[in-house]
Amino acid sequence: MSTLGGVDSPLESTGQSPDVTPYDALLLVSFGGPEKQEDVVPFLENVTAGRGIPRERLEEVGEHYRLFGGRSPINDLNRDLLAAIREELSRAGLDLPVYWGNRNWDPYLRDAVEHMSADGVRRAACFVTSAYSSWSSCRQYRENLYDAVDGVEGAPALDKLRHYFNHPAFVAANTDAVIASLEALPEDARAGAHLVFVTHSIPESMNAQSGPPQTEGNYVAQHLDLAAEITHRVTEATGVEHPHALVYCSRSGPPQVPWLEPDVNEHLESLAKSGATGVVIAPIGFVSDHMEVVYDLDTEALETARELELPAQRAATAGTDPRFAAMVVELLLERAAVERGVPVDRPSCGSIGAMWDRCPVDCCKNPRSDHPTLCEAPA
Ligand SMILES: CC1=C(CCC(=O)O)c2cc3nc(cc4[nH]c(cc5[nH]c(cc1n2)c(C)c5CCC(=O)O)c(CCC(=O)O)c4C)C(CCC(=O)O)=C3C
Ligand SMILES: [Fe+2]
Repeated sequence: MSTLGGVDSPLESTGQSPDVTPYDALLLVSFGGPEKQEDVVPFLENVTAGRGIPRERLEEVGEHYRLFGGRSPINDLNRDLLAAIREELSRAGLDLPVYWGNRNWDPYLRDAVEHMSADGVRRAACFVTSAYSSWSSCRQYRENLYDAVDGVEGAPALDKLRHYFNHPAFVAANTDAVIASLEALPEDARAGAHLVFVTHSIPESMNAQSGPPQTEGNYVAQHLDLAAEITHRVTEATGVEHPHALVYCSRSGPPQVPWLEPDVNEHLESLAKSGATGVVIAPIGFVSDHMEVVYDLDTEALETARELELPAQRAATAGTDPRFAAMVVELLLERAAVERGVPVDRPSCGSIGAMWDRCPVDCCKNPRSDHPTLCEAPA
């Protein structure tokens, strides 16, 4: 058995036979981002069409992109992820085409589906670069998949792979990133350091409606479960109990609409007052270092910490860990086995358990939108 960073590759440790039937392709589904200054405004228009985002907020976010030359890191990171997934597939002896499509920028999902259809792809598994439940992070992607195939002759059937916030590979990658950041803190800041887990804020109502209609607040519950699991593992590895909290970044929307709080910067201020010696900022809500991470955390939150004279390290996101790409292939093989009716291990960590393969009817429904979706369980 080979090892990656000292941990068994999840692909090899499952002992699954590498059979991808009934799938003949994998589709990487992501958000998309601008690549040059001229892209910024049309990109923001794509993201916010009909969303009631105040003009000032859009101008502010546009400035974040401008600071980085109009180029979000997200597309390049997805290109890296595609290469890593292709490498994992070939390591597993699998010859499966991998396509890529975004919600908001080129390459668009619609183009990906048209290519797949032209190439004769019949059924594809979809890996979304978002690990949690909520309208923004799950259902909206399923709406995008519906639109992408709508009216495309011979479009493939699409299955969205399950949520992976609690998948052992995602948990291990995030845990090791937190441990590495603790080690990178000055020694006298380390023992009293707090773990600050960060995710994208969403409206409180969107959180309340995340998950099936009869449950409440899956988005927050999933993050809390992962944060607790990582914290527990960090204690096991270091022998030190670090206090932890889940906080938020990138709040948008009109000020009168409540979004999840506290904001990461406010939280850092209260930690500094309460005598924390240092912080690790762990962006568990994000799969890779896209704009929210490089601007809202690396630029803004680290600046706040500097002003507060609070030693801080930002933990790496899971996406570049080799175990992440291996997880994608493992989820594909797992789902393929499920679809063939073959018993298969569905590994998970923490207290929630492995998530469903098809979202329950009306899962993460947004009152703003009655858009049809794909990848829902039959009523
Ligand atoms: C939960 C969540 C994720 C994580 C899950 C996932 O990854 O999907 C996420 C990811 C991302 N969000 C991104 C960018 C933006 N999100 C915006 C706006 C919004 N995000 C929301 C939520 C989320 N967003 C919400 C509720 C809004 C309000 C408008 C609406 O109700 O839809 C806006 C408009 C300006 C603003 O309002 O801030 C921008 C530019 C990028 C690309 C970054 C890059 O370019 O590197 C990525 C990966
Ligand atoms: Fe967003």
